[in-house]
Amino acid sequence: MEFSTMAEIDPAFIQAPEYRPKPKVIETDEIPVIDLSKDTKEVVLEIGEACKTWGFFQVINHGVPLELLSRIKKTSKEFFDLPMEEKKLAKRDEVNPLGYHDSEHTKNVRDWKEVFDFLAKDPTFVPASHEPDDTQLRTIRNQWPAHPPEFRDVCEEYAGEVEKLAYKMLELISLSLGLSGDRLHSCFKDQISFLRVNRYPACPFPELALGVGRHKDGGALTVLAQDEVGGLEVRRKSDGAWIPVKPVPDAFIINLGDATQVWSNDRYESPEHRVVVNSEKERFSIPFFFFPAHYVMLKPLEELVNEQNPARYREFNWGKFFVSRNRSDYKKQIDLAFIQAPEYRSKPKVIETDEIPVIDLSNDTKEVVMEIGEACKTWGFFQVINHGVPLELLSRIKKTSKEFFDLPMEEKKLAKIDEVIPMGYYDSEHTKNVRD
Ligand SMILES: O=C(O)CCC(=O)C(=O)O
Ligand SMILES: [Fe+2]
Repeated sequence: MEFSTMAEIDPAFIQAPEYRPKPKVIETDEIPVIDLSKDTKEVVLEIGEACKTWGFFQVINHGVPLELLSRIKKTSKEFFDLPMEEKKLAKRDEVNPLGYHDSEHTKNVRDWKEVFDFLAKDPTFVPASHEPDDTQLRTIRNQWPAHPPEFRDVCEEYAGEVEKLAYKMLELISLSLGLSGDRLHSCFKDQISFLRVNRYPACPFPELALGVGRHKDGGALTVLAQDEVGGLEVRRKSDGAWIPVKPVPDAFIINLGDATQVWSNDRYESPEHRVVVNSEKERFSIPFFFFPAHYVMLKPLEELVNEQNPARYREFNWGKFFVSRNRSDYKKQIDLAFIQAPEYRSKPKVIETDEIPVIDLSNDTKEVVMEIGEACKTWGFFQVINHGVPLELLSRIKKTSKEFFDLPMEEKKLAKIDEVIPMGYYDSEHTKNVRD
């Protein structure tokens, strides 16, 4: 369904009450705005302070041509304004993860947005799977829409300019940690960075849905352009309040990601953020996710750990981490999602009992009714025998089901549930948000 024709909210968009945005807006300009044309020493100090306190700041005099910024905003709007059939020609799927997409989920709740994703480097190499022992790589490539005709050129030019700014920020952040400016450069030689053009349509239910649910970005840092509408909010560490990142004309927003948190051994954190939507105006934003090469092993930098401040993370492979995150994005879950919170895990010890009643339906109806009444009051659960369902049919369905589940996955997937037909095979059902 298109956002614009949605008269009632699809429950998939509804955030749990504690995550819904509050109508009251906290007016603040606390998030620092840093002028990159100032003396480097001063800029580095300001960046260090902003990284420690917020992990979020804005930069002005950043060197990205402003006319390019307006060209990408214009062509993006033209793309999203195309009819859905046209946009779907560049739709992402299980084979190609790049392109147009309108049903992204964050933590299992659908985001009120449509996006167009493209790689900074075409082609890009990523691990073929999240499996730790699988060393195979997969080549991913951009897919471009035919319309608007200049869309591809503008996007590619933009990627090149913003990449320069991303390197500049990496350098300044490294300096702010007392490292050499180029300390992390080699990690990006085969970067798997990508860009996303976001359109958040005006939403009739801004108190129920979010443009993007609360999350952290995964890579080194994100360089984000936003328009004048506003909606991005960052969670303040001191009290958990959601603080809006006010639009500053022509500025870029910089936020740190998980990789920087690990490198800095938690000196800097990857801040939680989200996007609220607006009942009157649509909003555009364009993040550049600056991601290391797939083979980079992430761990706290040696210069930043010592006996008093030991490493807080074990070394792990960035590429596998990236694929697991993306998998969760596409399939809505990662493996961790199978893990029940401790209070809901079944206890290994089994309580042996035969208290749940077994009721014989061939008995006298009066007696059966009494037994059922009792069982319903006490348990709401009971078993029935002599129920009239042919027993040989029961064994036939058990047998054929086992045969079905034993088939190769490719075969079962032919009958897989999809957005059109909700009946069929399915292997990632969730109960109370936890994968079964
Ligand atoms: O649109 C925005 O302002 C931010 C989007 C975002 O946080 C993301 O795509 O990761
Ligand atoms: Fe983000």
